[in-house]
Amino acid sequence: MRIEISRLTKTYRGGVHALDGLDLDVPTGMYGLLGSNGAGKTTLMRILAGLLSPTSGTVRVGGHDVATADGRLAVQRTLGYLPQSLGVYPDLTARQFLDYIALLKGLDSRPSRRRRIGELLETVALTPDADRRLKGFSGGMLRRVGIAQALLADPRLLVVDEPTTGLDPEERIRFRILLSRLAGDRTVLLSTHIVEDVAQTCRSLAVLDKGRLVFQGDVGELVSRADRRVWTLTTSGPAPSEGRIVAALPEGAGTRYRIIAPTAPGPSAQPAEPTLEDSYLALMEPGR
Ligand SMILES: Nc1ncnc2c1ncn2[C@@H]1O[C@H](COP(=O)(O)OP(=O)(O)OP(=O)(O)O)[C@@H](O)[C@H]1O
Repeated sequence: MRIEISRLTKTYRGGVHALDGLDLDVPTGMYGLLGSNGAGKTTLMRILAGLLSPTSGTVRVGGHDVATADGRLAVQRTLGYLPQSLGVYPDLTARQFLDYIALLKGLDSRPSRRRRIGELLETVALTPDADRRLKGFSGGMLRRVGIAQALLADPRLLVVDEPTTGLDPEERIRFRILLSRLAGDRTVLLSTHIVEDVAQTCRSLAVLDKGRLVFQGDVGELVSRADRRVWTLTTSGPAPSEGRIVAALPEGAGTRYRIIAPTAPGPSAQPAEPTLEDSYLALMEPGR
């Protein structure tokens, strides 16, 4: 399911340009949308989900234009959305909550609802907890309930907004693996400010900054842009003043710095292999 976005802008009342002339093409598979807080990710997700109207520009999902009522309806039928914070009813069990959402989504037949919810609880590894009340669930378990509700209508496009924020490392890894599995035959658009989530799950990504696209392409291409721009330097003297320090590790009597800089930040600086995080930070540097 392809997403084609052209010259998309969204200006909120008050004049905030949350999206500013965005052109983006998202292919089938797992796709990362990376950007710092306020970059415009949630605004884009909400426009895709048909919950917010753009100020101008076009958005097509699987060929359907979300600006038209028919297009929006067609997109909503093929899209599952997990918002940043999903409201749940804490006194319902996971199974009851999913049944309630399924009813809202128009899945009228009780036997097929029961079957689908059983399958989804299995998919998100919550079968043993299905009849426990949601108020006892951890953040990671609630996120998995969120994915199950987004999958109820078997969408071709799954849009997930910052799903791993606040999860412990085990839950985060489990959640990433779940998303990668789900991307097998559908498009999963993962919006996040956590670079490692994208590094571990996506081959392609887009980077947003203040409503503008600053990169779109392969993860490897972004990483290679930081070649010869990442350095390590060990010193027992003052911190290096050139470049941007991204890590500082005590080493012997001194400190080992990791620095992003266009040229070696000192005579003893050694070039280092860039990670996606280095490359993302290099991209965000002023005057990149
Ligand atoms: N309803 C609104 N009214 C006015 N301004 C808004 C509204 N929603 C978002 N904004 C502003 O639009 C910009 C983009 O916000 P958005 O939530 O889309 O970014 P984001 O990348 O998802 O960030 P975060 O990770 O913090 O949610 C921000 O400057 C934000 O303050």
